[in-house]
Amino acid sequence: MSVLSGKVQTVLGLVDPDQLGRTMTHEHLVMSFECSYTAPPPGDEAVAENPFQMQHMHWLRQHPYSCRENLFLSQELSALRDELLAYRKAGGGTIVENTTTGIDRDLPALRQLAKDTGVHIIAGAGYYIDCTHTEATKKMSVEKLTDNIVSEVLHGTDGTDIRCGVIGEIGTGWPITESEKKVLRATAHAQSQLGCPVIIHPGRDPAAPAEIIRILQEAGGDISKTVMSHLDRTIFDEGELLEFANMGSYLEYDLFGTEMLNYPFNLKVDMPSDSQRVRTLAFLVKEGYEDKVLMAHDIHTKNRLTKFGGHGYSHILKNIVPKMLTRGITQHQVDKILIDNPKRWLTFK
Ligand SMILES: CCC(=O)NCCS(=O)(=O)O
Repeated sequence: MSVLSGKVQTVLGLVDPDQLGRTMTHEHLVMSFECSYTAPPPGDEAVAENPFQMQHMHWLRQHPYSCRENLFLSQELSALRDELLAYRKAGGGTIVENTTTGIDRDLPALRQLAKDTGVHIIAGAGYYIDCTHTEATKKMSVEKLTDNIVSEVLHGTDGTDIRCGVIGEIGTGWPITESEKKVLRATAHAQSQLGCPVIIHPGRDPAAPAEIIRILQEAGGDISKTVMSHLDRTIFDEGELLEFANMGSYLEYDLFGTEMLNYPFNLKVDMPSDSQRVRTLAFLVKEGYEDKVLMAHDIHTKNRLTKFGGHGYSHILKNIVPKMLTRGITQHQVDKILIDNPKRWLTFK
């Protein structure tokens, strides 16, 4: 039995799982998303250069990745402090910060935010998608990648003594590249050593989540302690969703607050609205998956902060939960989704 057993590891140290309270299992506080910059539509270049004005807010919501300045959440520490204080006031307790190697994780900043606000922050170990892997990372063996991930959890990360409490978000695209497959296998090996929670970013194809689970399973991963993120933009068919749910991972709907007409990373996808997300959650609860569902906003651009007219980190607690209660999801089930399921997932075995 390890010292981590039965505990949750935050950036300020180990805590008892009962201390977490309401938890958003997939957010970012300090990161850069420059790897996903997408050129603006022809003719919109001037707007992209001068984004944070009232008359451009709708444009920014529709084209968040087409404005470089919007991609540096790391520049907004003061606004993030205010966001976290508001999140606590709205009844939030914990945030899982999913920034991994490749998108500018900043552990000292996370520790300071946790100290300043009293929100429990849990940091993520491991690697984001292939295009952010360095040449050195791509050359690493699965064993070396495993050692690196284990060390980020046991000893500290990025030259600090601040330890990660989950592995992920582990990034994969579609098709999954060889480098991403190695990272997935290393994730499973590290998880079987540590008994820790894992969280995965799948590629944008309905077949991606199941393929990832198969790779993790073959490498000895614990699927019952694994979260599949971003299902809101990945699996749309109810039959396919139930088939995937049967594989046993947590099912995360984590793009609450994101409503856009053209999803630039896969134009075939119609990004759902928040109302459609709530409907899918009600469906999963009705089908018996209330112990598997998780929710978050996955904030990763500036325009989603309240400072810039966005919904902020309290949107689910303030706006989505009341809507869930009008759509057949009980308060007891909401508490399972926001408190009990995250607590079970985040507790080391
Ligand atoms: C780093 C943030 C991230 O990967 N978010 C996922 C966005 S999306 O793929 O669901 O559009």
